[in-house]
Amino acid sequence: METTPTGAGPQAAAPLLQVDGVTLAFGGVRALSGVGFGVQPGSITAVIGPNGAGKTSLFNTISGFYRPTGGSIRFEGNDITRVPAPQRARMGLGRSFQNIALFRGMTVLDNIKLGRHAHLQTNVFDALFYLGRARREEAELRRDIEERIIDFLEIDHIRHAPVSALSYGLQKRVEMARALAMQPRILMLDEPVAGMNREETEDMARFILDVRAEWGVTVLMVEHDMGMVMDLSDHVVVLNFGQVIAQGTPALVQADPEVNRAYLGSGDVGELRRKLQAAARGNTAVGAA
Ligand SMILES: Nc1ncnc2c1ncn2[C@@H]1O[C@H](COP(=O)(O)OP(=O)(O)OP(=O)(O)O)[C@@H](O)[C@H]1O
Repeated sequence: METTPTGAGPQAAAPLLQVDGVTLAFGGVRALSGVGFGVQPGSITAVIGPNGAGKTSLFNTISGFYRPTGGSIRFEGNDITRVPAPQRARMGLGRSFQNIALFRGMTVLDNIKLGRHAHLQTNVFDALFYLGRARREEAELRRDIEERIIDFLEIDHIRHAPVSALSYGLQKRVEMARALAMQPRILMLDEPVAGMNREETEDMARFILDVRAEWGVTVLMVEHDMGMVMDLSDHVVVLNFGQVIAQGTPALVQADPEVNRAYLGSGDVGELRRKLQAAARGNTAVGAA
């Protein structure tokens, strides 16, 4: 498929993140083929697509866990295609994972502290216990940031609880807290509301909007919950079989026949149709079931 840099019209600001012609293969499986899109600063951009479309592969490529076989990724104008993942995190690419990747035996606070590791010139244990080369002032600044995050995400009451004792929704929130502790310029959320009940979904949607409004963080998310995607996103990128088949505003994407066809082929039609129809009627309550 032809790929052109998008989202960067004459009036638009330079994209914070620009993905161009990215291709990724696992042996004979082409997970991504010429994927291209831009993420505008201050936007909420969603990547959607049926199961196996390549969304996680794309996220892993952007955050540096996978090296693409072709194409380029630019962040704040710099080519980061060959920059290792930890360095990308330090540059401001923060992310959460589809399957929660917290240290379950550790407390909420200690998990959040691990987020700071991306910025301290010290090893992970130093980061936890403020030892070694970690400078005191920097540690204090980090503590302030952590306190703000804990307050912001309303997790003060569980700060000393082991992660394993928390509900799934709270664990997802702690994961977001840890990603925020890295002070990202762009926060990449992999299925932030997967497995959540409606109330947890609505809470998370509110936090995502507030992160953008209060912290000025740009958000790029992969999400299956169409109600949430259509409610929150400025720009939606639709993947199918590793290719971008449509992108634009939620309204534009919802009306695209190829998008509907892609989902029709995915088997999970009923629920998606219902959500798209509800969204089209203006009944776009977040996480509408
Ligand atoms: N590590 C891997 N090794 C081999 N093939 C892989 C690997 N990861 C993904 N794939 C394949 O690449 C394609 C895209 O998978 P990916 O997990 O990126 O899709 P997805 O859109 O995230 O799916 P889901 O919505 O189910 O999470 C699929 O065909 C998948 O089988």
